[in-house]
Amino acid sequence: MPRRTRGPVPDVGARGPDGTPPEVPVASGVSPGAVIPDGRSPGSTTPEVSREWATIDGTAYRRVVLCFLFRPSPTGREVLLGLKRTGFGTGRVVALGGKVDGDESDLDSAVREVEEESGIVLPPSGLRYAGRISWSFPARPGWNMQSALFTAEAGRSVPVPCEEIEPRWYPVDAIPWAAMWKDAPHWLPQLLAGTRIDAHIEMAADNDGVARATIS
Ligand SMILES: Nc1[nH]c(=O)nc2c1ncn2[C@H]1C[C@H](O)[C@@H](COP(=O)(O)OP(=O)(O)OP(=O)(O)O)O1
Repeated sequence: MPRRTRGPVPDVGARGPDGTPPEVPVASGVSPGAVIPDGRSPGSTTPEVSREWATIDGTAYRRVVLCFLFRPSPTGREVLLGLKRTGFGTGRVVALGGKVDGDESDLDSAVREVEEESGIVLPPSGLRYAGRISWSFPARPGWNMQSALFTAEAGRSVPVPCEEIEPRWYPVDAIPWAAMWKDAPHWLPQLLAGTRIDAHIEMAADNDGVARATIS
């Protein structure tokens, strides 16, 4: 996401390979006993920052959102994805989305991210909750993320590229799997079929492949 202004700004270090994100400090607001990624000490923070993190099985995950926009086409349906140009996942085709800011809700975050990354303004009532997914990076726990998933109909809205992402419509039966994260084929087909999902992906030691995928 292009904007990150509210609450204490994490101490961001150098970006990793392929533009992967800086190591993000974990706030002290995570649940008691949570594993602090990379063994850092929590430091001081505010309740807003603590709400940017979720705790799953004692481990901290950065809260993010993804929103999949759809439109009809003469040959079926299309979904809006985009080439990530900056930040986490640079060079990959991804859905619109990003980090939850401060104390905003998942829904508000999704509406904001869609507008920031495509210029498309959705009414909150137009978004449908589509489930939840978490990604753990055992070799880099500071990258653990948990995402609420949303879908929405875009109607005739025309996406506008921004610095971070170049949005593009894809037929739902012609998803560019090879350009996406390697875990996408494990869970995205279910979402595209309209079935709510609850997924956990454990990334491999190279932070690229999939060690384990649990989808329900
Ligand atoms: N393994 C994975 N597979 C996938 O499909 N999406 C993933 C993923 N791991 C993370 N993501 C998504 C979730 C989230 O929407 C996004 C990362 O958030 P952002 O786009 O906000 O990151 P950035 O580093 O660009 O953010 P800023 O630096 O704050 O602008 O990557």
